[in-house]
Amino acid sequence: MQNTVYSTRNLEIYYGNDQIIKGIDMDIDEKQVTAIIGPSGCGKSTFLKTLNRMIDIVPNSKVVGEIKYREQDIYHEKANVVTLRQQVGMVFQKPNPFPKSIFENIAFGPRIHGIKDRAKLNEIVEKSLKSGALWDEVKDKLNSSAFSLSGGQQQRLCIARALAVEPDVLLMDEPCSALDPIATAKVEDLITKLKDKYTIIIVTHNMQQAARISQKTAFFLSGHVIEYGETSQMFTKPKNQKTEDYITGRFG
Ligand SMILES: Nc1ncnc2c1ncn2[C@@H]1O[C@H](COP(=O)(O)OP(=O)(O)OP(=O)(O)O)[C@@H](O)[C@H]1O
Repeated sequence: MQNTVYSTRNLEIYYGNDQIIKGIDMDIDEKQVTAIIGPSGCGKSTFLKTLNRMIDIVPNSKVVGEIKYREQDIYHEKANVVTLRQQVGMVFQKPNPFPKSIFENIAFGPRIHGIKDRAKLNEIVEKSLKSGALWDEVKDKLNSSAFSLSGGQQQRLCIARALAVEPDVLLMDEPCSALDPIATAKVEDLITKLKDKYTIIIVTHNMQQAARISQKTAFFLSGHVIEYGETSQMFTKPKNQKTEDYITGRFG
């Protein structure tokens, strides 16, 4: 029996007067990969950004309904957004390392959280880069610019950076869409390893990727969840005709 990390009830999200998410009830289990699939513009990224309140920075956005993260209402007026974003990290479509060294990219978050001791920071940097499956490739050039890395390495650096503040959940918004097949395979292997320790929620356009790495899949369409269940069942025997049409490439 898995623990529930997120539960949303009657969740609606608006940009100005446009309603993007139209009433989503969804429970997301811990320590597994949940994939969110659906055609462009159906609200996948919007939903994801709501889970750590990154959507707060979008002007005119409005969230209605309930989202509980480990039983806490994250939109409660007393909710602590800084703590939430430490617990729920995010990795974006394009790798976005800071214009700093590899070391400083990883040390940045822990420093903000008050860790100053150099030995402790060294330890966190090594551990995070190992967790990000990047240590062996960068251990001799930690002071080089993060921009000297390949795109795939930069993305693993961004994952390692997210892990450095010891999150509980990782939100990933199409993390492989800017990567070549080899770099994609490395990130997929990494995600598969990380799920033993972290809850991962990933938006992907790549059906094969969802099938390879996720345990649960949610199919979004026009702001609704059409079908949500075990990935193995969804890709072999979808219950809804629209899901079947989407995963067999009839639209999207
Ligand atoms: N900051 C914003 N302000 C206004 N509308 C927005 C904003 N961001 C997204 N939208 C609109 O909200 C809708 C949903 O966008 P969202 O990015 O969540 O979709 P998506 O399913 O992730 O799409 P894609 O697969 O193309 O990334 C789209 O119609 C988009 O144009």
